[in-house]
Formats: sequence, structure tokens, C-alpha cells
Amino acid sequence: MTDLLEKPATVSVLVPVAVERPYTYAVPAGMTLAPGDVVVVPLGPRSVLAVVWDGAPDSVPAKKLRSVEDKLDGHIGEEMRRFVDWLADYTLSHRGTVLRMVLRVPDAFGPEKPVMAVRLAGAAPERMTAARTRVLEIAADGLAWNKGALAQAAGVGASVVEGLVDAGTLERVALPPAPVVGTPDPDFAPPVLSDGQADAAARLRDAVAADAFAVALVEGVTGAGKTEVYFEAVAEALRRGRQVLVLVPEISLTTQFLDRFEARFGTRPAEWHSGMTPRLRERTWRGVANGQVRAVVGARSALFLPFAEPGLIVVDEEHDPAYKQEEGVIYSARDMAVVRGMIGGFPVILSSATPSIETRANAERGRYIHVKLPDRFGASLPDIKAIDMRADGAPSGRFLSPVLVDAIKETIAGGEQALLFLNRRGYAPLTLCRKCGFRFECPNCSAWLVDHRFRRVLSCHHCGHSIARPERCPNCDAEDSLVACGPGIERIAEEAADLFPDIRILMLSSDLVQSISELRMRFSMIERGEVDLIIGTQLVAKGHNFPHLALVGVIDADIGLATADPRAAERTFQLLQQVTGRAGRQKDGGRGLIQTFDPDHPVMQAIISGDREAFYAREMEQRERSGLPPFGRLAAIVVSGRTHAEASGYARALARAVPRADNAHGSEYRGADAVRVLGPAEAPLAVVRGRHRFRLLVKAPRGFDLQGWLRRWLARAPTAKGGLRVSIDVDPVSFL
Ligand SMILES: Nc1ncnc2c1ncn2[C@@H]1O[C@H](COP(=O)(O)OP(=O)(O)OP(=O)(O)O)[C@@H](O)[C@H]1O
Ligand SMILES: [Zn+2]
Repeated sequence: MTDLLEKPATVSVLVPVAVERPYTYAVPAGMTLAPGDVVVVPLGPRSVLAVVWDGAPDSVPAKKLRSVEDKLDGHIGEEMRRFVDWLADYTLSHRGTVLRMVLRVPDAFGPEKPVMAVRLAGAAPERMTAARTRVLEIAADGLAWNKGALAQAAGVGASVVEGLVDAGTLERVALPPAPVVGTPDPDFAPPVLSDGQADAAARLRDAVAADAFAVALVEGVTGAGKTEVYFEAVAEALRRGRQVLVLVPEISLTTQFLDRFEARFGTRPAEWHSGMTPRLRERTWRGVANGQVRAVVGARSALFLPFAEPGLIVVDEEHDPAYKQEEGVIYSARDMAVVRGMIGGFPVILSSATPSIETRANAERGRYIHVKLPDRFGASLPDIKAIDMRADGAPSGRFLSPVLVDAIKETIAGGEQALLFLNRRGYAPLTLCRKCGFRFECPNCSAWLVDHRFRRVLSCHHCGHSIARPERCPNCDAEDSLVACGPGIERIAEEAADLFPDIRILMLSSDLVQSISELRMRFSMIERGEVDLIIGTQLVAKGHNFPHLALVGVIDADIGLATADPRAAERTFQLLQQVTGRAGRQKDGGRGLIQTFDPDHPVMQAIISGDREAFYAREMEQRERSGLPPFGRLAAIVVSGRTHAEASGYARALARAVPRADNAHGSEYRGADAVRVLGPAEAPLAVVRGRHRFRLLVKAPRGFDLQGWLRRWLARAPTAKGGLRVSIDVDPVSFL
């Protein structure tokens, strides 16, 4: 008996900080706790939200044991807990840090706040005014009115309504809040599908009906109607009483998506992204958890929503690098969506006109269901041509070749839109002094300062450091000697305004818009045909459906090919195919013109000829030959420190601690199968925000337990002390 008193009941609790294992807490008398319960626990001097985790608690001396403070409404289900464990394990992150992504909505765990309203309760007050009479006339319906809405309907100020409440004529009532979104109707407005689309839709519906984990790749040319087709799978999941998540890479893409969803299902889906108000986040989180919200469209963080009855995840534009989170927990939302489906036992659909090599390989090997849509719906694919800049280049100091200029003129004269694409923000990527050669460089990063004429600053794209553009050279004091080198979209816009003074030009890049709503407004201007020429960065290259757009010009198609990135060819192919794919979607005769200094490059050839299969075959073969993903595994380790010496010293110590890489039979991998560590080498972006960076790259065979080996390695390495930081990127996408 005394024994029992001395040893209170304990639980495992995972706290949302950088810890690997759950901590042990005492359960206060009268409280019952089960895995998944959301609790408040003391942690150091603070109290934090945390989750009761699975597994027996470690034993802790009674003296050190602290007690759970409170149990809240929330619950994190079994599947979500497995997902947190899995993701932490795969990315070598702390489990607590991954849990923090689930708990980012603190207000969602308290009791839900009701909405306050007023309604008619007593006799009219003694002192009546015209304003009060109007309010009472409306409130005579006996319904509960939102105060603001009642005042507005009566055309009076809020104080008039307040006064009637004080007089006892109106009473306050608490209402349950209205649902975040309506319930989508799977049969609201089904489209008439083409034969090819109908076959594709049937295969996806079957996958949903099978009610088991499977991955399907929907691969169709741009404008094939992939959205229309995967909507049929969404409908099937909804019919079966399951919730649906659609991930999109770019939140600005959601406007069109929301409208299309509403047209198909009669109501909008819930949204999930960083631009939402805290209140809406809280309400959406709850709605997803209690099942009121049936469909969500969101950015990668939506993967951490606590779906009550998930039945399908769609990853739209699955090839998009924006799915990779590069900071904090480094993970690929595309890959983790597949994991989430595996854990939950439901299908996942990946959709793209230009699938990643990894996904294509999985489809070719038969691990994924491969659904193809080879034709555009209602229009032909655009006609793509290269402009050889060596022969037909722009006049000196200009960037638009005469061929492209003529095509733009012709297009706009015909009442259609043109788009110029350049993946570079600002006016010019480099500013230098003509007299002394001085170049403006960021003091914190190894990067040039980018001239942003619109905002009148020179600014660093890595740390945000900005200075006003000076009149004189800071080095030699020469006046009017600073020259801009190379183009950014602002410079292209300047040239276009000069060439076509009478047209409506719209520039679009992330730094030129203040908010998501402003961005959405600009996209709808394009859709409505209120601009003639759009000049934009990759923001305009993704998934948009611009009905009036007939011509796409690519300014510098070679930009991405010169990098050391093993995915350079794949990326360039995807970007060029996607951006030219915006042309001629509603009507035949769309055109793409690609300015290049290397028209014979296989990527340019694949784009011009439209021979995607040749491109994929060649790229696949090269990857296989060099053992790159998906034929081998990669992990990148970035060591950063406050000084060059600190970072390079530690990176070398890390390299010395590399363990043997044994295969399953206990002997070391050798030859082509050897695990190789490349580096350390100074990173291409050697300094960022004042931190010096070194990279190591691990190349391993496909079946190798990379995570286990990385863990052994890190355990053997000296601890990273002081200003040192080590970040591990499994399946790296960025090589900077
Ligand atoms: N069966 C259909 N009935 C009516 N309209 C359709 C049908 N299929 C496709 N469309 C229309 O064709 C256009 C292109 O479709 P959608 O946006 O789904 O293509 P996509 O394959 O997703 O293209 P991308 O990869 O370029 O984003 C849209 O305007 C869509 O509404
Ligand atoms: Zn910088």
C-alpha cells in the first residue's frame, strides 16, 4: 500500500521541443490519460502543450518527477503518432520537433469559443428613437442576430444595438459557430469526360474503392484535364465518407483551385496555409479533427492536420521542388504524403505533366499505378520553337530578340495575351562600377546584391540585407559609374514598356506583392484578360489556367543548366515544359518561343520536339549509370559555423569519423556498391547570414540502411559545440 503511494502513476509524454524520447510525468489523482491525449506539462520554467505518447514510461526518481498539469480536449490519433515517429526517424529529426508541427495551433485545444449574438427578449424601452425603432423592426423576426449584422441591416451604429441590450430589450445569446466550410457534394456537377479521361478516372476511382494503400501517378500533358480526372477520385472518397487532402506547391495557385472545386462539388474546400488568421486556423484544425471539414486544399504543412477519417491525398504538381521543406525538419511533403497513405491504408495520387524521375521510375517499375493522359482537352499542344541567340540575339543592351518582339506584337494585335518568363527577380543580378570594377556584394553571404529598381534598393536574396542604391561608387567615388549586369524581370519590363508603349504590362514575382490576396487579385486580372503582357518568375510557370494566353516567351532558358545540381536537366525540362504549357489552353494555335544559346542541348531538343519519352529515357539511363536517385540514395550534411576555421575543422573531424558500411551479411559494401562520402567541400553558397558552410555528400546503394548508418556516424563524431550546427538532408533537392 505505502509502495503504491510512493510511486504515483506515470505516463510517457512527448514534448514539442528538440528531444528524441518522451519524458515521464506523474498523472494527478482523478485524471485518466491515454496515448494521444493533449496535455499541458511543466517544462523547465514554462508550461507547454504536449501529447501522451505510446510505450511504457521510463522510470524516474520520485523527487524528479513532475506532474501533468491539465488535460485538454484535443486528441492526436494513432496514425498521426506513427506518422510523427516515422518522419522523425526517416529525416533524423527529433521526434519532439516533428510533433511541434502538429501542435502549431495552440488555441484549437481549449474549449471552443461560441459566437455571441443578440435576439429580441423584452418590451421596447421607454425612450424610443427612430434608430431604435428600425433595429426592433428587424429583430422582430425573433432570430439571433450577429450584432454587427443587425446594426448594418438597420443602418445604425453598433452603440444603438448595445443600448437596447443594456435596456433589456435585446438579450445576448451564445451560438455554436457556423461550420468553416460547407459539405461538398460528390454528385453536384460531374463533368462530361473524354474517353481517355473517363478511363483514367475509372482507374483512380477503383484505387479509392479498394480502400487500401496504393500510389497512382496521373501523368498527362499540360491542359489534359488532370484536375478534372482526379476530382473523380476525390468524389469517390467523399461518397465513401472519407476526408480528402489536396496538396498544392504554391498557395497562390489555390484561387483557381477553390473555384474549380466549388463548381464541381458545390462548395469550397477548407484552405490550409501560413497566410490564414489564427482564428480560422484554429477552427479549420478542429473541423478536420471532428470530421466537419471533408476536404482541404493546402500547402505542405497540411500533412500535419489531424484528419479523423482520411481516405485520399492528392499531390498536385508532384515534381515541384517547393514540396521540399529546407529548414527545421527537412522533409519532402510529396514523399511524406505517400508515407501518410501507407500508415493510414489509403491511396495517394501524384499528378504532374512532368513527373519527377523518382516518381516516373516507380511507375515504370510497376510500384505505382500509371495513369496517362496523352492529349490536351479541347485544344492542341502549343508549337514550341527555339530562338538561337548566337544567330538571332537581341541588339546590344537589350534582352528580347527581334523574333520574340515580333511574335509579341502579333499576339497582342490579335487580341490575345503574351507571357515572358525569366526566373530572376529584381532588375539586375549584379551591379558593378565601370571605373574600378567594384562589385556590390552582401556582407553576410557569398552572393551579389540584386538591384531592385522598383523598391530602389540593392538587396541580398539569401539574408534580405538591403542598401539604398548609391549615386557614387563606394570604392572609387566615381559618379554615374555604376552599371547593371544581366537582366531580372524588372529590366525586361522596362524594355517591354519601351518597345510596346501602349500595352498593359503586369509584372509578377514574389517580392512585388504584399499579400496572398493581392497575388490572387493579379491572377484574376490575367484570367479576365485585363492585361496584355505578363512578365514573371516561376510564380507564373505553375499550374495556372489563363484562357487568353497564346504566346509564352522564355528569356534565358539556359540559366538552370549551368549549375552543379544533378537535377539541373530535369528541373530545366520541367520548368520549360510547364511554362510553355500555359499557352493556348483554350484554343488551338498556342506558341512557345525559347531564347537559348544552346539549342542543341538534349533538354531544348526534348522541349522543341515534344518527345518527353526520349528525355525521360535518357535521364533515367544517366541516373542509373551514376548511381543517383532513384537508383541510389543520397544524403547531404551541411556543417555551418561562425568562422571558416570552425566550420571546416568540424567538417573534417566528421569525415574522419565515417564508420564502415556493412551490408546485410556483415561484410563491407564494395566496388560499385560502396558507400561513398564526398567532401567536405566548401558549399557553393559558402556563407549565408554570416555563417560559413561546408557540405558532405553521402552516396549509397539503393537497399542500404542509410539512416541507421548516419546515426552510427553521428554517434562517433565529436559533439558539435559552440556556434556549430549540423543539418542532415536525406534525399537532398538543393545542392547549394
Ligand atoms: N472533361 C472536361 N470537360 C470540360 N472541361 C474540361 C474537361 N477536361 C478538362 N477541361 C478543361 O481544360 C482545362 C485544362 O484542364 P486542367 O487544368 O485540369 O489540366 P491539367 O492537366 O491539370 O493541366 P496542367 O498540368 O497544365 O496544370 C481546364 O480549363 C479544364 O476545366
Ligand atoms: Zn546576404
